[in-house]
Amino acid sequence: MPYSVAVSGASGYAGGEILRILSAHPDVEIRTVTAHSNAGTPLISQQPHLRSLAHLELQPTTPDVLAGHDIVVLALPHGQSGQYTDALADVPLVIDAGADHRLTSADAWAAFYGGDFHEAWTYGVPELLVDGVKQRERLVGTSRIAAPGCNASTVSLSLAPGVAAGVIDPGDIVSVLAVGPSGAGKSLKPNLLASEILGTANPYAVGGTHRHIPEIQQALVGAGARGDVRISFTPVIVPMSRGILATSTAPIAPGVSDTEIRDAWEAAYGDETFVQLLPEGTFPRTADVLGANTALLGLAIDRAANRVVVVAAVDNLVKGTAGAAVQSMNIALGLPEHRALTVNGVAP
Ligand SMILES: NC(=O)C1=CN([C@@H]2O[C@H](COP(=O)(O)OP(=O)(O)OC[C@H]3O[C@@H](n4cnc5c(N)ncnc54)[C@H](OP(=O)(O)O)[C@@H]3O)[C@@H](O)[C@H]2O)C=CC1
Ligand SMILES: CC(=O)N[C@@H](CCC(=O)OP(=O)(O)O)C(=O)O
Repeated sequence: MPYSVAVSGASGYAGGEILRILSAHPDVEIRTVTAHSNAGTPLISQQPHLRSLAHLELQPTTPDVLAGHDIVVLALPHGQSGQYTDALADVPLVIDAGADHRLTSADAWAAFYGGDFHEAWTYGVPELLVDGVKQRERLVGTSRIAAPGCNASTVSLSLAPGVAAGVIDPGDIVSVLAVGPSGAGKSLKPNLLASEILGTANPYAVGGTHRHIPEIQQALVGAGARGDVRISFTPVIVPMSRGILATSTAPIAPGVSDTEIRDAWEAAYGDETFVQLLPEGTFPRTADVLGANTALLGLAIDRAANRVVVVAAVDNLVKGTAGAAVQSMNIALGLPEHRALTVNGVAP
């Protein structure tokens, strides 16, 4: 018997991508899709690319509609998921694509989000190093998963190996990210109109204000950071609908050799399918991960600047959200981790 699934926020970008991936998953049946302003319309009118789901109609997002499924995925705006937690207590597996259950610190939540704080769930980044093991060990059998922020998981995966091995200094991280506007969701925002973003690159949330900063700090502390994690984080919207190209740098720890540095990343990801370190001297492009559940990393050691440089490419809607959610779901349920997920991108 397949697992029955309800996906809320199904008219949005994250919900749509979860449905695209789950529609190819042999162990689940997509039974219910819900939305807000678009409730009552056919799913396919909002997601015309999801041809195999043409029979589904968007229902209102209420606890009653979501209850009674084996799996519920919440892909709602920040601050909206928490209200369903109690009502979904009997649902065996709930996955939140939003930020409501990511942070362990109520102070960090108050500083970067505001509103009611909700407890942290198991973080949905299986390859992340945590206390010397991988996060996937914690995902086995879990009943509540918080899928990551796309920028946050890209930077955390980029730097966790170096932090865990003590070969970089986590007190002086600089990350600059080229990001596509689909990361901001589908609702109308004047600053994201095509006329505002085509032919230009727009920085936003500059100067320590981006909401993913505490999420990265939490991940790198978990990876074993010695001392404070300080990060200067600057995202820049560029005219590609999906994708993140994150360039993260940090000082090389004293006395560490080039071999020890590269070995840290090789050891962390050498056996991984969905997080891959490229050969020395090569760096990823966003097209290589488009539609794929892959994070591709390129590593350089800049001795003149005394910094390690990691360039990471991720599809924000796949490895950055929906793919991470499905990969984590597979682990939680004891299914093959790669099921319904691909490592191949869509290029050119
Ligand atoms: N886009 C991305 O790359 C990533 C997104 N996420 C997270 O996923 C979540 C969804 O984001 P995204 O898909 O981009 O956003 P969208 O704006 O594209 O979609 C939002 C969805 O939520 C529904 N919705 C809006 N308001 C409410 C409400 N008050 N109650 C119930 N449903 C509501 C909308 O329904 P309707 O259309 O009917 O109004 C729509 O289905 C967010 O928390 C986001 O931060 C996480 C990582 C990456
Ligand atoms: C272009 C753009 O705005 N991108 C979003 C990424 C959103 C994301 O990763 O999801 P959460 O909002 O759930 O954390 C941002 O930078 O906030």
